[in-house]
Amino acid sequence: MGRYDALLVVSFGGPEKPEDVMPFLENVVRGRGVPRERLMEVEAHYQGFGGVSPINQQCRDLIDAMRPLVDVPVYWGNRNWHPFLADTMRKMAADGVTRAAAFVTAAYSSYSSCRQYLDDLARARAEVPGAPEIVRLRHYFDHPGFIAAMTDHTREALDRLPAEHRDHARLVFTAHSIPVSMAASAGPSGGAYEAQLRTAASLVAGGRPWDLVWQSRSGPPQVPWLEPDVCDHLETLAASGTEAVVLVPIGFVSDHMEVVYDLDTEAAAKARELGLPMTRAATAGTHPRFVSMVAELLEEPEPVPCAATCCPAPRRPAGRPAQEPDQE
Ligand SMILES: CC1=C(CCC(=O)O)c2cc3nc(cc4[nH]c(cc5[nH]c(cc1n2)c(C)c5CCC(=O)O)c(CCC(=O)O)c4C)C(CCC(=O)O)=C3C
Ligand SMILES: [Fe+2]
Repeated sequence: MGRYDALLVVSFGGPEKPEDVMPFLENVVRGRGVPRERLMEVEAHYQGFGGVSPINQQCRDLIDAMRPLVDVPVYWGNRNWHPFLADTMRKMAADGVTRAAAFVTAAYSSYSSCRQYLDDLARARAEVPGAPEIVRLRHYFDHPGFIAAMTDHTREALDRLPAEHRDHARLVFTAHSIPVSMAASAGPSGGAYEAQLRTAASLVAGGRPWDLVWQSRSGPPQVPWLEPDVCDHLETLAASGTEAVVLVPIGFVSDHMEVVYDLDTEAAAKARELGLPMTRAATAGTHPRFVSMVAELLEEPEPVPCAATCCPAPRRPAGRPAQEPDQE
């Protein structure tokens, strides 16, 4: 190897017991103007699953699958819950790691899915004397490994539809909605979040009819976010005679809470109400091609880091307290 002496898996983090849910949510929304009512609603989603988000175990599974394929130690740190990035950074420093590659469990460019992780990595490093240098591996939304995993899982979901609908099913790709202003400034020249999602979706769709829609909208109601919402879109499709749908959560890499609640609970209930046959494709998870992709990324020439102006933080009006809603 040589280039890196460790691999650091960087993820979102999630609660693993009921008492962890509120403190986790406070970490996620600190200073972001998410209304209290929305937070209480989301808390109920987590408590409905026993206070356990699936995301941490999914990270452990991914790491276990990666270990045999990479010849450096693999570490794991989260942005919003234990194991926190700074604690992991301390462990890496104590183990003598000097230069680690970082694999982020978010595939696309935007403040929330890229820059915020970079900022959190930088903050964690600044807290830890002797912290290793961190080289963030490149965006992988169009990597053949990610696309192959999603294509396989989409095929499996098509096969779970009643046979008579398989040939006419519409693929509905979903991703986390973000504020319209964040989407406009995503990537080096704006619009990259949606453009990258469309690239990935069209590679997975392979000629079948498809749409890209949004899920998990947060934030204050007066701030515009990307639309349409997946549930509204299912209504539109049902009204226009669509026979069946396969939901493909192309915007995420594991079946975490936004997938099992917002799609498998909420969107699935909507489809039933509409009498619309629907299945949901698994995310990349521990698909062998997704796992081997990480090993391949480690062997690539060192990635060019994102420009400092890429995916800027959403602007908040000067002089307003951080807890207040963002304004456009
Ligand atoms: C683009 C994007 C991704 C994809 C990229 C990536 O994967 O990073 C993503 C992933 C995730 N989002 C997650 C959870 C949450 N996101 C929230 C809130 C927000 N997400 C946003 C964006 C994104 N989020 C934004 C702009 C907000 C508003 C607040 C803010 O400006 O930051 C909130 C607050 C409550 C609410 O939903 O209102 C929660 C609880 C989990 C964990 C799931 C689990 O626990 O299993 C995951 C993987
Ligand atoms: Fe989120």
